[in-house]
Amino acid sequence: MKVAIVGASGAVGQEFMKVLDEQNFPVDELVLFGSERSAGRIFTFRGKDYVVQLLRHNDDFKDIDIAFVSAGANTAKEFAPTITKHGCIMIDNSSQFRLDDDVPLVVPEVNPEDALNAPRGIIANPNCTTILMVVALKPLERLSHIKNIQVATYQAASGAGLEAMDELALQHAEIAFNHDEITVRHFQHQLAYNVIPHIDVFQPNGYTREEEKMYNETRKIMHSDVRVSATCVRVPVMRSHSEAIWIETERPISPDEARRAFMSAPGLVVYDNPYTNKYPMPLFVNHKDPVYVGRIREDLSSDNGLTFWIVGDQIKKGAALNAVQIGQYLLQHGLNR
Ligand SMILES: NC(=O)C1=CN([C@@H]2O[C@H](COP(=O)(O)OP(=O)(O)OC[C@H]3O[C@@H](n4cnc5c(N)ncnc54)[C@H](OP(=O)(O)O)[C@@H]3O)[C@@H](O)[C@H]2O)C=CC1
Ligand SMILES: N[C@@H](CC(=O)OP(=O)(O)O)C(=O)O
Repeated sequence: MKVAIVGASGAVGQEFMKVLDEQNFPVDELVLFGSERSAGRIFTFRGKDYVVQLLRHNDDFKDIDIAFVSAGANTAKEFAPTITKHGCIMIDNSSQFRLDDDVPLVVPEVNPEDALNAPRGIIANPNCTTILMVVALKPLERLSHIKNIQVATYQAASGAGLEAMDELALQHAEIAFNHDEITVRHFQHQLAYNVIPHIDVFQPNGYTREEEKMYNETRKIMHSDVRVSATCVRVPVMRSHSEAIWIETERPISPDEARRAFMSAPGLVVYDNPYTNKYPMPLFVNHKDPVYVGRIREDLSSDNGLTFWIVGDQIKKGAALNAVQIGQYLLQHGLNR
């Protein structure tokens, strides 16, 4: 299998190399792409060095079977025709195509079969925060239809990419050394020792685009009319997103019933014992594959309400791992070039 990673130098691109290896994905040949900023850089995969190629409009994708693309929405839009024109399947991590009717939006634990209907050769990987949430919602939806979701997110700096991670580290150093000015480039405000209730751009309805993604993408992935009200918050955590989730279902689901459903669901680990201070936290979840769930209890504010807390590594399950799992599903079902 000939595989490409577009955006190889980035946070998600680097994770792709780790995950492809961990998952024993059948990579016979690997081609890395980037902009002029990283073209020429060398990365090692399975003990072999690969030089990043400049992404251009040419026939470089002619013999490539799958391209894992994590280079932002504008690059995805511009290069999708070049990547797919000879039959290469493009699994894209950006928001560019997610809501297009002829592009499936796939989380393998939830709607894997949608991946088999990709008329444009493009499969979209959902928003990271949404991926983590729907993995936990799916087993509950099987028990009773989820009507409403309220969610507050606690999103790590790495959700904004590698340079944003550097910025958080730099801010801590600047504060430690009593700098007069704190560097703020990627976030709207200083993130160190702060939380910022603002991710992506504000919309006329007062929600941000990140919050609207959680509304629209959850409905598309789950084939559901569920209503979602999200508040997405950036927190000074380096990696892994956390979410406090409240759901209202058609019939009541008890915490014990929910716990049993979570325990038998793919991609989920129940980590929940308030008597021993056991609940998921980013530092514990970093670099792990599953979504972790804890603090499972009744929602006292609604009749059929349940509330719980999830944490997942958003660079891994929220991006690279989810995309590689889509690739694995395609391989199992006869990759259609
Ligand atoms: N970080 C995360 O947690 C998540 C990110 N995503 C999505 O994944 C994508 C990448 O994010 P992330 O890795 O965090 O970002 P980074 O900023 O860390 O990396 C961006 C990558 O995109 C590449 N790139 C940018 N412009 C071009 C271009 N014109 N041609 C080729 N490559 C280009 C960069 O290459 P170069 O260095 O050469 O410019 C770099 O490798 C985004 O769409 C993001 O929304 C999705 C889910 C989670
Ligand atoms: N959700 C990411 C941003 C991102 O990459 O989102 P999307 O892939 O939906 O554009 C964050 O924490 O900042």
